[in-house]
Amino acid sequence: MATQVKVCGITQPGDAELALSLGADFIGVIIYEKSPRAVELEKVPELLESIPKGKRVLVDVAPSAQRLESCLSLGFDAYQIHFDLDIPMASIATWSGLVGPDALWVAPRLPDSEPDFPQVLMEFAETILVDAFDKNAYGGTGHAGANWQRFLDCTLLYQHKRWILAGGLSPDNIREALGFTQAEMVDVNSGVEQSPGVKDPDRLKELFAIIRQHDRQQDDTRTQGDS
Ligand SMILES: O=C(O)c1ccccc1NCC(=O)[C@H](O)[C@H](O)COP(=O)(O)O
Repeated sequence: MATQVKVCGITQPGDAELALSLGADFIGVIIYEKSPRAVELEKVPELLESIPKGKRVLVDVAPSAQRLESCLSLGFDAYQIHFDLDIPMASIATWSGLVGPDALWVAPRLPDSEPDFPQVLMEFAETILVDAFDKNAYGGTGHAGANWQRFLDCTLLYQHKRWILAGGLSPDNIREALGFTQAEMVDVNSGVEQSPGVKDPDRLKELFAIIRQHDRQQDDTRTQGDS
């Protein structure tokens, strides 16, 4: 089974095309204005021309209902929303109502000290992104590792959801991350960049090569188990 890969923080068509040619399943476009990878709303339609339908993920931080509603006509397939846990549940319910639970990808900012994953979120979204924690940033932190155990626990506890492992994944740690978590889907951003918003072709290629090698090893192990 092929590990699904989302490449996030894409700001230019060439990077989207390279990621897609390597096998990216999803491309993330960040519209959060404070992100160094933010794409202005007026420039989104042109960028989306380089990303096929079915693979377009909008990334934002706790948008108002009006803002999210105004994004619905842009042509995204999924909406990855980062937020703090003290946000009113009504906001999450509103996002879910606007885009639907199948298209809502929730990315709660969870301090490492928070022992349990907030079960209440399950009601609103089918896809959940477990990211690294940083008190000064919502995503694209480049921090790796601390959340792997949480991710593994969540996937075992809530097997009916789609879980995405994120946070500082790169060619340097993706093999270990996949081995530890058995993630079926990963999200990469700063670990394959030259600078914020500009991807590094060599690191992207290396990342995909390692992921596909992991996939082949998994398939071989399964086949041996069947025989
Ligand atoms: O990248 C940003 O600047 C960003 C800002 C605000 C919300 C989300 C953001 N990025 C989301 C992602 O790139 C990924 O989903 C995830 O955070 C992993 O990023 P990284 O640790 O850089 O691999």
